[in-house]
Amino acid sequence: MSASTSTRRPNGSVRGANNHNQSQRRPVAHFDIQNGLPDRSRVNGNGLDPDSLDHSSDSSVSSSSHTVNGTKSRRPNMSRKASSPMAPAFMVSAPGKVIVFGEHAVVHGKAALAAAISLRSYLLVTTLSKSQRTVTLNFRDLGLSHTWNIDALPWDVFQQPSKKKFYYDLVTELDPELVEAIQPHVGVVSKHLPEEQRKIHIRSASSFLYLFLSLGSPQSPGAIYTLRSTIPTGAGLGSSASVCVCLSAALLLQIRTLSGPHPDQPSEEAETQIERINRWAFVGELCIHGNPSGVDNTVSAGGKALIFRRADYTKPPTAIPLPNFPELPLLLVDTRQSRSTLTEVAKVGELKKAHPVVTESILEAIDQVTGSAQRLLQDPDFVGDCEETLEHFGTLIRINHGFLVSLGVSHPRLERIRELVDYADIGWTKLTGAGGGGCAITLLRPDAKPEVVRDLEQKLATEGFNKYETTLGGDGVGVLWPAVLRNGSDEEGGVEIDQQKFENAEGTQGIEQLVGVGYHEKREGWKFWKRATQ
Ligand SMILES: Nc1ncnc2c1ncn2[C@@H]1O[C@H](COP(=O)(O)OP(=O)(O)O)[C@@H](O)[C@H]1O
Ligand SMILES: C[C@@](O)(CCOP(=O)(O)O)CC(=O)O
Repeated sequence: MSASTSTRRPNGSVRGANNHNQSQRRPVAHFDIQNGLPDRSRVNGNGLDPDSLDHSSDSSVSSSSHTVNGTKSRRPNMSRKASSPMAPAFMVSAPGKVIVFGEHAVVHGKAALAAAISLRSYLLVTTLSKSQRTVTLNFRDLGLSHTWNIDALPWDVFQQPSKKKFYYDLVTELDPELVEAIQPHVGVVSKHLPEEQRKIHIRSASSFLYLFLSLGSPQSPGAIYTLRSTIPTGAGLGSSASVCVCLSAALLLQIRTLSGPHPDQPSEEAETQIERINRWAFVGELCIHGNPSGVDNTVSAGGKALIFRRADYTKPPTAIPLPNFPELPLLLVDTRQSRSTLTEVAKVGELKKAHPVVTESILEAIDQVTGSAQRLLQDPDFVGDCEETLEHFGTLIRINHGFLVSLGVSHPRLERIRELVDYADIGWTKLTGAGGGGCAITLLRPDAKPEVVRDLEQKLATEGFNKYETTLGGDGVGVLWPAVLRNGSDEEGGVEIDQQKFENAEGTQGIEQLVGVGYHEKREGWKFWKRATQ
């Protein structure tokens, strides 16, 4: 984890960014999630502002009838309630992504084109009773479960006026003093595990604690955060970003600083919420990856497809939605070769140090590839599913992969996939994500014969590769509040999601059947913030 503090103020260069002016900056945000959450709180980014609670119009706040100047009126009962009601369990979900063009180059200020996929992470948040002062991180897929005593966490460091962040702040670097303060609390995680596995747990725990302490307050309620994901970990499909988007959204919801999502929410307002979630997800990514570009969390938060660029790391990135992004016939194949994004990104950094001019020209060429794809997609005469478009995209995919090989981030297993596809002559292949293992995407030729594709898939399976079924361009972060599903049946009031069942759901199918956002089954309840131009 890196570097120095910065609490930069939003300067608005992200499309749809939250342009707070000074007067908006202080406290106040209304939380008005539909379907259950009271629109009653005023917050200061540290959590609930206690002065506002009992003055609200929420029906759960008691009121009394009394006489003023001879007229009977109702006014809020000013006596403070002994305790606020426990929030119901709720869920958030965020997608993984594929980078179609521009990985690695994007870390060095170039553009990337990325799209959300239908594989997703799901986070169930269960609030504990007031007397239970613990917070549990239950990352079931990783075998990580750890409970901290909330009152023993280093709030004093995180709450110092010079350190305290607000929910709308733009944080682009981790604060070394804050990182230091959480070390004793992450250092106790999964001590029994081998070093490699423990590293993963420690990074996950750091990411959670940094966000929890930045967004929460010593008065934060006890809670259990249980995460399940259908995105393979470390395969280049943005699993870490989707986890960070879930954590950020859940914590911001808990401190009541988000409005919506609801179907008739104005798109600019939805953009503001997406941007807010995205900013804190990036902070989570900083804890896991050290030097992320932010493309993964930006796609995961807003969904669909976009062109992303972060030319200046001290400023927000630009993200241009691509509403015309076509449904490409893609084959997504996992090498099952594990790798770390952090290591692969560092490799390119080293190459750039050793061969600055050559490396920069490769990165620049990748930028040209992404630019060519962008121009094609933004052409008013663009037709998504024609042969010419696929040929154009395919050629760019092949070129982009070649550049990634030159940067040294491919792997023999990735090259084997490319070789098998090239022999079958049915499409164009590139690695996606950080490389060094992980996944490859193949854009299939329109005339690829189904039996040849089947034959290839068979070969890939025989050689130990994994194929994923996914669709591109899905929704971004979504909320299910409360964590109750109707499943299109007549069940009275729906079925509450059971913590145990969620933990024990088997594989992608099990998770999707239980809580999925509805790609493969009829499902009500999930709601999504939608970007402006989609
Ligand atoms: N199912 C999961 N549950 C909890 N954390 C996860 C899960 N999947 C991924 N992560 C987090 O993401 C990290 C993997 O990130 P990374 O190596 O960049 O892979 P990817 O390319 O999929 O993002 C893990 O170390 C962990 O912190
Ligand atoms: C290599 C990179 O461009 C994409 C990494 O994607 P993933 O972590 O492999 O899903 C890094 C980044 O953009 O932060």
